[in-house]
Amino acid sequence: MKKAVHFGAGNIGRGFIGEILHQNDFEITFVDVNATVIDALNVRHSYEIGIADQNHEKIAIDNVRGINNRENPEEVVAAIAEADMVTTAIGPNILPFIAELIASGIKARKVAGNTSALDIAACENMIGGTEFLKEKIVAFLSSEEENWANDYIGFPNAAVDRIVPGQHHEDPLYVEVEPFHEWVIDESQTKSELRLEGVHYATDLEPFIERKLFSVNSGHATVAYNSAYNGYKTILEGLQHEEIVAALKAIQKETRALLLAKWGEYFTEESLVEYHDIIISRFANPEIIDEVTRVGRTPIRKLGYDERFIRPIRELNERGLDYFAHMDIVGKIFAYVDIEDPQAVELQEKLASMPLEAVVKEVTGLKDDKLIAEVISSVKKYAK
Ligand SMILES: NC(=O)c1ccc[n+]([C@@H]2O[C@H](COP(=O)([O-])OP(=O)(O)OC[C@H]3O[C@@H](n4cnc5c(N)ncnc54)[C@H](O)[C@@H]3O)[C@@H](O)[C@H]2O)c1
Ligand SMILES: O=P(O)(O)OC[C@@H](O)[C@@H](O)[C@H](O)[C@H](O)CO
Repeated sequence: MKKAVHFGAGNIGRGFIGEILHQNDFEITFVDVNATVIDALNVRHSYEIGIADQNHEKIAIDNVRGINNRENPEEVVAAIAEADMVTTAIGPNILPFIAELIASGIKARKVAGNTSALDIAACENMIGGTEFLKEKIVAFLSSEEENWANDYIGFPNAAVDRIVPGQHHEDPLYVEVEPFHEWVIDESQTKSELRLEGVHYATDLEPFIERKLFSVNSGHATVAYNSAYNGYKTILEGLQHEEIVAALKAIQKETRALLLAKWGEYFTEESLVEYHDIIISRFANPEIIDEVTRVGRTPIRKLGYDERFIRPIRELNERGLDYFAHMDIVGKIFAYVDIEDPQAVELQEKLASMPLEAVVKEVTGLKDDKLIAEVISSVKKYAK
């Protein structure tokens, strides 16, 4: 049986990556700091996924175990030393904190003379996620170890798409997921010859990850921040309001214009309209209760230079295309309040203690004076 090490036994980790790895005959070692989840994995060595549609199908996942990386880092190193695949779904902000452990795993492979090719794929909502992780890992390798890694370790970027809401069940391992799923891996960056059924291997990931991030995630965030602004608690509740659906469709229209301008050889207007209509029906799935706080989490990250609003705004602006709908939401992100979300708290503290222009420049990374002025005016428009 092939062996996979997956960092992050959370919603998407158990609810999607786990399903695909299991379907491909992997024994899965989940690495996480959540002791309840790790202990339950080690007692039962199995868990269930529930599909959130009218049929409520249950999928059993077995051959799983867990390692608590805070308590047993050496076990993680040993697992990576003999793994056939390493994946993460842990959150972009957490990647730097697991880099040293993965570097130690690579060193252990070298010491053991394990020259079988290994791919490490970060499955986060982030353009260039694995490249970012690689950069952090390489900082812990000597130049000789880095050369060795360049020969035997692949770092393919990846995109994953399945809505897995935050959830609490009596069984800490049970996870409910939407039926739709898509996992794309950049084949050009792989070293291993393993090809997983259920994964789409693209020779060029960029158009696909941009289509996903700027459609699913920009759209999702649009519904979340608009809903939060109006005091609604869930995505489904927000979508009952015409003006929020209109804001979502306006974002999708701008996104289509950008995707067609950049990636016209990959997508047609018709295929994008179909993709966007499916996304609206996914968000409106009555079987899924997705809290606005989950979709709106980490607003500073979401306002980043290469993230779901600022990057499309920059790229639409460069092409002389409309970005009004994107700019409008940016103002609402700055107005977002969630006292349970450290980044939302930090953003409000910055706004209260620093000049607005400085906050906008720091958070968005924008240098273009015209765009900075437009962000400032959107922030002022929605300041409460
Ligand atoms: N949930 C979704 O719908 C979805 C879909 C596609 C992509 N993603 C992406 O997947 C990633 C994870 O999202 P999620 O919704 O599964 O989040 P989650 O919070 O459910 O899972 C993250 C897991 O990482 C663990 N973790 C945090 N810090 C850690 C550390 N230092 N070491 C080990 N484990 C640690 C947490 O305990 C948690 O179990 C994010 O990048 C997200 O954008 C999520
Ligand atoms: O995970 P985030 O915080 O980047 O974005 C929140 C949601 O939009 C996201 O998790 C989606 O549910 C997911 O990307 C669907 O594939």
